[in-house]
Amino acid sequence: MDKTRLKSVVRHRQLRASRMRSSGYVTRGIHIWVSHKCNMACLATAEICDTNARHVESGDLRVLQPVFQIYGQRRAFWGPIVTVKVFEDNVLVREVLETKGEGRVVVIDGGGSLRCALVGGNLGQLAHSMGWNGIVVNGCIRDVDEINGCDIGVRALASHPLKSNKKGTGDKHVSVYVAGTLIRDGEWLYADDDGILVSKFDYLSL
Ligand SMILES: O=C([O-])CC(=O)C(=O)O
Ligand SMILES: [Mg+2]
Repeated sequence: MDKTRLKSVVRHRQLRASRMRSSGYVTRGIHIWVSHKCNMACLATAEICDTNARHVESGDLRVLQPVFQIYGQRRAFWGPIVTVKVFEDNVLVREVLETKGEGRVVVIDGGGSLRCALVGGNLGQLAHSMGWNGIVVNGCIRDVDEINGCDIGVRALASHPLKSNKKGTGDKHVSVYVAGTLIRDGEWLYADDDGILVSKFDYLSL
């Protein structure tokens, strides 16, 4: 099947899936469906792992250690990664979220600090309004009720009521090491109720 035909078949399946809100469609061997729970197309990280076992073996597809809590309206999300590396300071996080998200996911390596929050309700709303799909924090968030009302996916180690420093130290677009996994800016992240994957490859777009 040529690429244009394949695209039209997938588009047709997407439309049918959103009409039926049940059966979904298959792209590159991965089943995508529209879920009432996350109110958007969902993916199965387990299926991505099964279908791409060779990438798991080679290290191109990596599974983050299961250390994250689930927040936000979207239980499943994916997109290209933008990395931010900070420590108990969220100025650079805001700077990134003020830019157009275009369906990307921010990975914030906060060094695993459990001493203050790097993201709260305001940044959650900002992320949604700028078109980010999700935020993964190796650190804490706050304003949990507000974040749970935002139509984005959020993963963090825990919640903490204290705000962070506002000095502006840290780095953007650097490789980070989070939950036992190397994560590079520009790689792809896939998250659902089972866990979080990072890959060199985009498995879901055509
Ligand atoms: O201001 C902060 O540091 C985090 C916060 O509470 C918010 O984003 O609402
Ligand atoms: Mg707040």
